[in-house]
Amino acid sequence: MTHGTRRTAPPDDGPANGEEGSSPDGSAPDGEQHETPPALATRWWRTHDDELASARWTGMVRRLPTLVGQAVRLAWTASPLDTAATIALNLAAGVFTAIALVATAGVLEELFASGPTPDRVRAAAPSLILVAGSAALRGALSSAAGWTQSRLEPQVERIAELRLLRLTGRIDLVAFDDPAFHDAAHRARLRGIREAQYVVSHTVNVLTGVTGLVSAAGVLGVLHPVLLPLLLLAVLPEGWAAGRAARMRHALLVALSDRHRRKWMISDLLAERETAAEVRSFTMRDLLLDDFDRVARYERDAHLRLARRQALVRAGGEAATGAATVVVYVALATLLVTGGMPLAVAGTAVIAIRSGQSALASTIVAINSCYESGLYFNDYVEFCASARAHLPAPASLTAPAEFDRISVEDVVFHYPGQDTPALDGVTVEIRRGEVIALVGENGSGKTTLSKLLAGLYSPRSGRVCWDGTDLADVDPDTLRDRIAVIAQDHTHWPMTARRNVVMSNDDDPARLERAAALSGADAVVAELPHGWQTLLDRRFADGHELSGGQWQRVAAARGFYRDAPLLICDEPTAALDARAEHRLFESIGRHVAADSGRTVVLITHRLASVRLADRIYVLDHGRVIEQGTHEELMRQGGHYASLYGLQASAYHADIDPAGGRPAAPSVTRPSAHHERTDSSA
Ligand SMILES: Nc1ncnc2c1ncn2[C@@H]1O[C@H](COP(=O)(O)OP(=O)(O)OP(=O)(O)O)[C@@H](O)[C@H]1O
Repeated sequence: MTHGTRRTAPPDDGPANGEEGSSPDGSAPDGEQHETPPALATRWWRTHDDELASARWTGMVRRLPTLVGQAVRLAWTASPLDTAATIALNLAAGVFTAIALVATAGVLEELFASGPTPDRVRAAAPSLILVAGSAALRGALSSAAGWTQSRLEPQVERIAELRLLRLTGRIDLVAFDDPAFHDAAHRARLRGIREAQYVVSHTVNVLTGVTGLVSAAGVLGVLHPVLLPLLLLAVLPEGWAAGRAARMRHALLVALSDRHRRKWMISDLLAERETAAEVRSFTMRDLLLDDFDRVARYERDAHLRLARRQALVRAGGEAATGAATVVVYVALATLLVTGGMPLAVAGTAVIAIRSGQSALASTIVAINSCYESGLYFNDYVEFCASARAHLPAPASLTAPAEFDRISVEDVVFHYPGQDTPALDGVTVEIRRGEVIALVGENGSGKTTLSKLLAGLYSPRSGRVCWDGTDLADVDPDTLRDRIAVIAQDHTHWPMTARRNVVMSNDDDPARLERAAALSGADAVVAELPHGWQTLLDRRFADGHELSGGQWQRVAAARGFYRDAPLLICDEPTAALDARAEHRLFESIGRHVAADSGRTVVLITHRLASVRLADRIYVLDHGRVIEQGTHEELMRQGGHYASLYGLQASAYHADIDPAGGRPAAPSVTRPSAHHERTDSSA
């Protein structure tokens, strides 16, 4: 399938039964029947598919030491004790495997010696006890190693998640505006973290397999030098079959990944709450089910074909192993007949070769899995490194507790990857206790400026100062403690109503009551089944959903609750009804600014509401083009006056939309007369 392009096959291009195409390896069928929505083209979750599909064993083995190093370091951070125990126990189990094999040689040697049977058994008894003891110990050590390994996994997962979240929670906000960084974060968080524990487990499995293999090889080398090449001969076919089957399965998973994702998407569409209403309104169920089943049948057939091909490969491997075994036995028999090897040694060799074969097969599977997990785990490692580079520079100063004057001085700000500045030489002054309004058309830079004022972005040039203290030198967390924000794109936190306002453990009932009264959230909470304790998320039992306007009141309460000298309100009333809007602006203007002496920066398109502001800054294309009080700006008859006139004219038919002068209403429908005039023109 070509990603990111829309393809629709001709009607008779697909298989006769209407199922997806049926290329033998599950690769893209020629008869693709579906359009590929752009969303499907984002394959962050299988970024390394091509790399994996083309990987060779030599490349995998070369990469192994780095992977093992990373895995062991991570495991060590998670739990040095469990890491050391897992490694030591696996190594010890390998040693006892070797001891058991050597002791087996002793047993066989005594049993095949001349003399009466009871004497031979008696002579073999010490070695027999050693074999039994070693086998028991090896079993106990392997079980203990399995236990410490499974203890390690959740600890590794926790450490990996915490490490990533600690970093992502601190990095500069601007990093999230960089699509590449955002993509990398997504991959690291959704796949990389999960693979961290698997990398550790697969590494341990590689270690276990290699230990078993080395034990078998070591014993054989000690018994007779010719046995090593015989071991190689015996294990290679089985190793090849195991490796080939693993790669075939992997190639199929890679080839099916987009279909698998489509299945997920369809199943989400059918099962998620957000889409449930429209699935029903537009009677989409059968269409989606058909789509789902078509992909599911294609997957099923591909898996059935894989099972057949894997069985063939395994059968081929078994046959080759059988042939190799015959060669091994013939070689052993020749050595026995020619007196080159005692019978006991040959018997032990057979056991050691079998043990080496199974160790190699599991090593190969473990290396394959380790390599795949390692690629995704590497995304995590690289993301953590790049996240560290996005951490704010250590600041020497704590933000001042109060300010008399905030000055934005000739600030320029670019979003990552953007040539055009979002703010271009902006200068603004805010004095304590003032209400400052930022107005302007969509995209003029108001929200960006408010985020600089909130300490969320840093300017490329220019300064934002609190009484002469450049915010660039201030610890951002201490600064953000002094600022409350009622955000345009506020979050619907899946928490209780109380938590949605308080946002911390600093729960002050009186302050909560006041914030709720100012914002109108009191009326919302009064209707909730459990009041402030109501969980605001329908996805949970007993959860409750709010309307857009109700959420906005809660978000406003969140801003009022915070005991901060600066309150930034970005479109705080966009979803409110007329009465709630009026009340909120009153709250902002009178109660907050006048009563408590807080300073307010207000962004709104409701220009009637900024008349109360002490100063209005008008932005256009990232520049301040006008400033002054409402009256001054109206007298200037510029951009502000034009916007104000336009809005006012919607309510008053006698105001000119162009300049605030009396004129005809601005909201008009083309009359039949106009249409005729236009068409005749
Ligand atoms: N995350 C971002 N990445 C890149 N560009 C952005 C980003 N956010 C905003 N911009 C761009 O920066 C400019 C200013 O956007 P901003 O959101 O500050 O405008 P605004 O005046 O608040 O608009 P609105 O009234 O629609 O809320 C716009 O051109 C916008 O496209």
